[in-house]
Amino acid sequence: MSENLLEIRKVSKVYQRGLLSSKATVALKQFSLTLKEDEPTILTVAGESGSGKTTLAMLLLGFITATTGEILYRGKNIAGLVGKERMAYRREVQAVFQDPFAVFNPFYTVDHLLTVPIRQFKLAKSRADGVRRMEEALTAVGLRPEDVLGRFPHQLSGGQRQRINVARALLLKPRLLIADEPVSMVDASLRANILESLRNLHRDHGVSIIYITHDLTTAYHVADDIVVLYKGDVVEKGDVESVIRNPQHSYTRLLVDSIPWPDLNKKWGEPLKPRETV
Ligand SMILES: Nc1ncnc2c1ncn2[C@@H]1O[C@H](COP(=O)(O)OP(=O)(O)OP(=O)(O)O)[C@@H](O)[C@H]1O
Repeated sequence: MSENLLEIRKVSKVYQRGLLSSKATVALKQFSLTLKEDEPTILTVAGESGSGKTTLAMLLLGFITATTGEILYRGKNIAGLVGKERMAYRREVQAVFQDPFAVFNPFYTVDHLLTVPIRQFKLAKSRADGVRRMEEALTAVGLRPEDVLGRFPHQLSGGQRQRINVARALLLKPRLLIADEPVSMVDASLRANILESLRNLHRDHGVSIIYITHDLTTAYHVADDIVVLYKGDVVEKGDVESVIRNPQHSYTRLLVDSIPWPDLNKKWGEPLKPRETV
């Protein structure tokens, strides 16, 4: 029987509004999800602003704790991980966020951004091995190492910066990547490129991806399955093709109707192509 890589069991998150207030926001309600170890997948979590998407990402990364329920990684509750297991979790579960600038320190070059995790997680046997890994990761996301190494963040385009983030995640050979609106701040012309890097990561390295977005067009082109969140509740889930082409819930229908590219077969102005070639 295949093992679970990730199991989210009835997780809820309630935010209290200050010590003296009795008001609370239920950001996520009884959310459950299972990802199998040997069946890497790309799952979209979709929903409009405030539906609980980022809360889910924060919970998975251990930045906040669940009010009720539990998150198991390889069968262990992430809240109780210590020592080597905690280190492994931090390496194997990586994130790419919306703002490709936010994670860059403007005073350090790309090389520095990539060497820090190599050192921190003792990934390389030697300096040369470190450089080789760096170059490999950059090439895997479609960047030429000589174009970006030695440069400072402001000397790169938004698309390059975001691909460097994906390369950084790739360096660590993660099992799970949490991508929270990774393309919402880059030009439409670069979106396909970055999404392709994510799909390649999945296809070539067996990485499971939780792709968080409000944009069903990119979700459709990138994901296998989809979960639709509305005010913290899952209103619909299933394979992306059927959910988007034949939405059952009125809220999903509303989201589908707001897709700016009504023809799902056409992406970013290109002629019709099968989904696999995103
Ligand atoms: N730290 C916090 N304290 C109080 N309420 C919060 C906090 N973080 C989020 N919320 C509330 O929880 C709900 C879910 O927020 P969340 O950020 O998860 O939504 P989202 O779907 O990611 O939205 P967006 O797409 O705008 O980022 C919202 O009503 C939000 O106002």
